[in-house]
Amino acid sequence: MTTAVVVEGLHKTYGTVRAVNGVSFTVEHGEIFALLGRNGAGKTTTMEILEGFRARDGGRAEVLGLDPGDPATKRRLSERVGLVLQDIAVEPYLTVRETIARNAGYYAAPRDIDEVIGLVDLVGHEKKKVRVLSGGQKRRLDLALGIIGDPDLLFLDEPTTGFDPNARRGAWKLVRTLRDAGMTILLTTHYMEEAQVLADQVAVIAAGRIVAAGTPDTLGGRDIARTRIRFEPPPECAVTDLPVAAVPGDDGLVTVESAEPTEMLHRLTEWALGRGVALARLTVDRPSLEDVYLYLTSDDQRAPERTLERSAP
Ligand SMILES: Nc1ncnc2c1ncn2[C@@H]1O[C@H](COP(=O)(O)OP(=O)(O)OP(=O)(O)O)[C@@H](O)[C@H]1O
Repeated sequence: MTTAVVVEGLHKTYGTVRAVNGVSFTVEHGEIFALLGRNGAGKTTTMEILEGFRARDGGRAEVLGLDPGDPATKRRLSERVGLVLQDIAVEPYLTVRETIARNAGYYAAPRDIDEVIGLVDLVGHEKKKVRVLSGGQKRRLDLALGIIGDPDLLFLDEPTTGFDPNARRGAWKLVRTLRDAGMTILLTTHYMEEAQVLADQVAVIAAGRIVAAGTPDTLGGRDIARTRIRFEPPPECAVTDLPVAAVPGDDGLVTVESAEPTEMLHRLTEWALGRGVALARLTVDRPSLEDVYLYLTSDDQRAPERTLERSAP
């Protein structure tokens, strides 16, 4: 794999707002890279600099070997890049097919129009005017317009917002298919499940800085974080009666965190079986990507590198 996108010490300020404050990351060819962060964290600004829509104030940006800020290579780059932005203006009185066909005309070697209609699951809607499409159908049309030029690199800005769960899974399948066929994909999303399912690499941006980066499974030390055991204490049993230290929650469950979950579970279940009681609603899990994300983007966003409490000594 070679590098498709290089970002090094990127800076962008709007007046007094430091929207992007020294962001660095790389995206390898053929991988799905997700940029995560709260509203206003700096994701769109970073994407727009890479898409060539916004000038940077400092740092280096390289997209498919070209500087996205260089007007001399803008056209060459736009031929190889697909965009699915948050707001795409399309002509409301054209049909789905006409809209895709019109965009296909902008490229030297576009994909087949019917193939793209099939890929984004708009078969049967080809003759509908854009203005009557539902929000999710419109977003699928946006996706079609992003891939009609058969790009090497696809930018997806919150691609599945407004999708129903079935359509979202369909879009995930499409994105993976595109990646498997060699396309590089850089996406932003507020859905952690989307990042977990799709991304090969993720980076979390907070107040214009990357606060953590890695695979969805290892982000912020998630893979070595303590295991959480949760259950409902048996009736008439106080938290202090339990054989291990547990923290009660608002939902009637108690939580036990452990670096040795096998031993901890054994102690708990042995205790429960010995008394003939059940540990109702028992679950054992590691922090989810969403847990880690919420921790990393909590209000105190100043810590440059953050990790969860680790199970390692
Ligand atoms: N054109 C602009 N002029 C002034 N400030 C801007 C402009 N665009 C963005 N900002 C500010 O820059 C910061 C970063 O915004 P940006 O849109 O990059 O965040 P984001 O992570 O994409 O947010 P969201 O998830 O809401 O799309 C915010 O404080 C925002 O208000």
